Amino acid sequence: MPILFTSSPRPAQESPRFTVRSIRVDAPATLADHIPEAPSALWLHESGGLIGIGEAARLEATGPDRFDALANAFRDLEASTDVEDLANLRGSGLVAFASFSYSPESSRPSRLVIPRYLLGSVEGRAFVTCVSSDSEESVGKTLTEPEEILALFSPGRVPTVAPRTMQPAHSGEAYRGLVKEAVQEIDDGVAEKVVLSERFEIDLGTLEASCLVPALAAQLNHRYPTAWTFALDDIVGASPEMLVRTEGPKVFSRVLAGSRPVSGDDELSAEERHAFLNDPKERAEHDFAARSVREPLMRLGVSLPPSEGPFVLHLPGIEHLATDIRGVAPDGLGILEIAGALHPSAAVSGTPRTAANEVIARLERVDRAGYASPVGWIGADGDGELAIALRMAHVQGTTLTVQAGGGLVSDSDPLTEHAEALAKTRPIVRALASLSSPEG
Ligand SMILES: C=C(O[C@@H]1C=C(C(=O)O)C=C[C@H]1O)C(=O)O
Repeated sequence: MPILFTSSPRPAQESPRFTVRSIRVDAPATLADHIPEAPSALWLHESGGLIGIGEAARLEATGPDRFDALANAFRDLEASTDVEDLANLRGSGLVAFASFSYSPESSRPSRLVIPRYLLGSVEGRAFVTCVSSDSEESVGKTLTEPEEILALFSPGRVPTVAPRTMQPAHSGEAYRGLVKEAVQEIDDGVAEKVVLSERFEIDLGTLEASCLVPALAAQLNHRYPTAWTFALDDIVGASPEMLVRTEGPKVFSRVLAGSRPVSGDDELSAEERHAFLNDPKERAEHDFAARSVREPLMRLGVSLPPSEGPFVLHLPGIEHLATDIRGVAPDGLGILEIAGALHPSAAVSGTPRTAANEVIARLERVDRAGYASPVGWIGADGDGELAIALRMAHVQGTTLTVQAGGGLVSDSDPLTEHAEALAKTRPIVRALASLSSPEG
């Protein structure tokens, strides 16, 4: 029986006691081949990750304190949980899938979802976890035998979709007009960088969009193995950007800002990469983003080596300027506290953050909901991964709404920015297209 917290970190009712048990199983060659028809959550990276089925508990919070509220609620839940972790692998024991909302004003709750069953695979080793509670009458007995649990992770049917078109929220001209307005705000000194985005609706006719999530996620993981593919409730996508990853005291963040779309399977040539790396506009855009991660980390007491310059990260269809930040966290600093301090980084909001968010709210007009927000998983032992939900779609009824954008600085060109936003819809568009033609 899911328990619900809204804003307040304390449950209204007496919370149930949970028992979590993790045990090793034979590792699947590719975890994405074991996504069942209706998973409750997915996190895929290269050949591994985590797949959740069902829901043992759900914690929700809205408002400016949503990160702290969920951190406290998860700690409370941990205190009423007995853990038998025989697997002792990253992601075993008590874990929750997480998705936050971009804005503190969003009506979409930020959430932690603890699945009833989980299959995890990490570096060629795998485990299953089951979560049972002492208030199980309404949901039935929890399976505890590893073979029985593993059998739940049988791949579902891959649906076929008739080819679909995308309807942008604005005409090309109107979107380029918004880019011009944002650049004008920058020239007027309101902000130095603003990350504007566009929404694109894909109407699936009579097909429920949620039915496509397992197949879309499998395709995304196949095409973008180095990205972090996620699905939870109303979002699905494959993010190339890691807001924060923790492992013991080690903290990692991959900051992306600065983009060069490439067509088909092309890559930038060595000269083009060099020019990209040394382009003053791209570097300015990138440096705002890298600083917006480094500085709060340092304020939190994370020790960081001196910063290194960015590198070019190649992904199918687009290349980015990327900075990997690695540090060591002080004792007791949790991943949600870090994420709360970093979100939204200047890679997805702008600089200064508050002014940029005001421009975004004024020009985009629609709640970003889960777009550009932390998504991933957290463990009770403090380990976790929270990517930024990019290259994604919201899943609602029979509609997939893809959202994508890019950072604007003083000399950004509306035509180029429009093309960049379109290029960033490609992961979802291609994954969907592959479901209408099996050869993809
Ligand atoms: C805003 C998006 O991407 C972000 C913006 C980038 C840019 O401005 O160059 C690059 C990567 C992401 O940090 C998006 O994918 O929608």
